Parts: sequence; C-alpha cells; structure tokens
Amino acid sequence: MSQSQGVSASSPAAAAAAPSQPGRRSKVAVGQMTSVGDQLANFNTCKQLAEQAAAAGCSMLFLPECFSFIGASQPESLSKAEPLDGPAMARYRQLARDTGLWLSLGGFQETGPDPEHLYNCHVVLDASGATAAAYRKVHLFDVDVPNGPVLMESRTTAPGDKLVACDSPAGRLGLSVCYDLRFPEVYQTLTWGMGAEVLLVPSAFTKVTGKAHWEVLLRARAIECQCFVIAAAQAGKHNEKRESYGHALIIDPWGEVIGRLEDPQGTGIAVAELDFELLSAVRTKVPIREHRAKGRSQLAGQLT
Ligand SMILES: O=C(O)CNC(=O)[C@H](CS)NC(=O)CCC(=O)C(=O)O
Repeated sequence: MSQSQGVSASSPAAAAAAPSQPGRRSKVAVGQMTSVGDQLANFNTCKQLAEQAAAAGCSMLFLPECFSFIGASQPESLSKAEPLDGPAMARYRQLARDTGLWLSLGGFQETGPDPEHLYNCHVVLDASGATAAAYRKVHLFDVDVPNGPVLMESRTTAPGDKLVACDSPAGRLGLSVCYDLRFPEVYQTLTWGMGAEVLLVPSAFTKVTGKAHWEVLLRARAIECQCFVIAAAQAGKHNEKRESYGHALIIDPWGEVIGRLEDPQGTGIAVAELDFELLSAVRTKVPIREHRAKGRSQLAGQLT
C-alpha cells in the first residue's frame, strides 16, 4: 500500500509550520451512516452522501470507520478483506471521480499480514480516485465496555506501525481511527511533528463510551492541538449485537462545534467551512507550539 505521504515525525521539513495563505477556506462534509452486512447497500448510502456533499459545494467528504461493511461477527468482516487495489475500493475510487470529491474512507477492511488478520485502514482518495494516503489503525479496541459489549478487535485485526499525514484541498490532514482518539500523543505528533491542521477521527464508537467520552475527547484534541477535528461516525443499530453512538462532528481550533447533524443518530452529512485564518489566529494568540518546545526542554527527558 502507498504510504508515501507518511512523514517521519523527526523530519525537519515536516516540522515546519504549514504555509498560511491569507483567506484560505475549505467547505467540507462529515458523514454519518448505519453500515450493515451488505457492501452494496453501504456503497449506495455513501454514494448518496457524496452526491449531497458535491451538491453543497464541498471539496471533500469524510466517511466513518466500517463505511463499507459491518458484519455480525469478526470472521465475517475478515472474509470481506481486500487489498486497496481490489474491487471494493475500486467502487469508491470511481465515486471520487464521479463526484469530483476527495474522500476520507475512515476504516476499510484491508487484507492483512496473514489469513487471520486484516488491517483497519483509513484511506484518503483524491478526486481522480488515486490513494493520497493510507493509515492502518494502531490502537486496537480490546475492551470489556462497562455495561456494554466485550470487543476484541486484535483477534482479527493487525495493528499498523506508522503515523500518516497528507495535504488535501481541506488542508493538511492527520489520520487516525476511532479508539486512537484516546491516545493524545498520536495527535500531538501529527500536529506539532507532521504539520497537521485537520485531525481526522472516523469512528464506530460504542453507545456507552460515546455518551461518556466522545465529544469531550474530540473537543480536547481540537483545543490542545489547535486543529480542526473532523469525526465521521457510525450511528444506530447495525445488527442484533452492534449499535453505535453517532454524533458526527466538525470542530474548529478554538474547540467550538461548527458542524453536527440535526439528528445525532441519523444518516446524512453536516457541512462546515474550515477557515484557516482562524487556525492561524488561535495559534498566534495562544502560542502552544513555542510553549510546548520550552516545556519539553525544561523537562528534559521526563516526558514519556
Ligand atoms: O470491528 C469493526 O468492525 C471495526 N472496528 C471497530 O468498530 C472498533 C473496534 S471494535 N471500534 C472502536 O474502536 C470503538 C472505540 C470506542 O468505542 C471507544 O474508544 O470508546
């Protein structure tokens, strides 16, 4: 798979601040859906969301983890795994071409390192349908959710080993998936090390943890990284065993929610305009980048 856009966190070029072009703005759409165990049905939903985003004048649409499939069991999901140059992804490449949108596809069942494991891969396609970036989820959700399900993602998923950022019409994107949200060092590195301006957190959060943690964690990432955060979401009942929290959000670098669906459990898009002058203004007024560097030097080696 192409990870050419993956930039080492220690690369000096990557650490340089993104160029601030005056007046840079970008209209984007975050998507929410209830994926089921039928790839064609899910594709048709994604197609509708893409058509709505294109009609609204957006440059990019962000779709959640498991946009193409949620099965009733882990082996069923495993059986759907395909390489990124396979027929399932080909449909989405064609969708990007047909709509002229860049697509963030927040968690594709990509063929893994062995027959028992897939990669949970967040793929960014450009408007020509080519892969602009691909990130394999690093933190796997092996959790006995209090008053909720026991999920053991690592049984059938192999973790990735590389952080990825890429440029797009919606700014410089830092890629992650779902449970990664709980590991703030990922976003610190994407932002201060790799130049991200927009942090992507496509998800299928559980209802229980979503209610308690989803919005507060997303807003915290936006505020501490001074980035836009775009969090596409799975919502509602996928099958007898699986239900997701919904509440897809677009958040600005001040921590304000600038896009959410009217129905937090519905299928559809929320549109917002990303104003990169706001991002520059927030970073100028509260100079976290500089203060962080000073703090790190004061604390020499104590931070983990
Ligand atoms: O299994 C699949 O089909 C795709 N993977 C997922 O849906 C993953 C693992 S079960 N879900 C999460 O990471 C939820 C995290 C979460 O809810 C939290 O951090 O609280």
